[in-house]
Amino acid sequence: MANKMDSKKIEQGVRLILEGIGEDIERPGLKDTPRRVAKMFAEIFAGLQTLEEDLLKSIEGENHDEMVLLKDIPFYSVCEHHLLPFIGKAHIAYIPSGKIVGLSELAKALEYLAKRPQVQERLTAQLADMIMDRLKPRGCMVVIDAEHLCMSMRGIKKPGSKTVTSAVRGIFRSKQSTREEMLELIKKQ
Ligand SMILES: Nc1nc2c(ncn2[C@@H]2O[C@H](COP(=O)(O)OP(=O)(O)OP(=O)(O)O)[C@@H](O)[C@H]2O)c(=O)[nH]1
Ligand SMILES: [Zn+2]
Repeated sequence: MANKMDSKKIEQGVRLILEGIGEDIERPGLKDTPRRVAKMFAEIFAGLQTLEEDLLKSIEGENHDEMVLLKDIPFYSVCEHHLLPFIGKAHIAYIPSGKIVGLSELAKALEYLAKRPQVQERLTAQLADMIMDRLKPRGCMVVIDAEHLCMSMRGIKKPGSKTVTSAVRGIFRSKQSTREEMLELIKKQ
């Protein structure tokens, strides 16, 4: 069930953080910041407000049993350890068993899971599990490639480093050639 976002609480929190870092929350540039941040959080954490039942609705009457791959889907998520963005591309493949979905539905499912405090491994696995659960395909594979700003702009400071995660289900797990086909297709321009 989706939670209700409490923008007043977010505003109070932002005010406290600004005070905490020693800022003057009354100066003109910051006066509206708590309100703006609350509005932004509603957008970047919108996945918490979305109902999973509304996603990945299948298209009736289409019989396709070959691989479908939606690749190079850009996304933004937020690392739950530091609340800094991680940014990258996702590649989603599945082999239908009767049910196919509109392609935008795959990207919407990614958005739903990315727009919340996340960990890249969990995002990858949850997306694969959701596709398996909702579409009951013969298999699916999700590969995500992202840069974490908590690794780039602070801490270990390794800008440009990429984290690649994959989740492999069904026939993609049991059949190496299917997995390889997906990886080859991802590489192609
Ligand atoms: N596995 C995984 N780790 C992540 C992800 N995002 C951030 N991290 C890591 O989470 C860890 C959090 O480490 P902590 O030691 O609790 O916090 P910290 O002292 O701020 O960590 P540093 O980033 O190492 O300075 C760090 O190693 C981050 O690089 C992610 O999506 N997956
Ligand atoms: Zn982080």
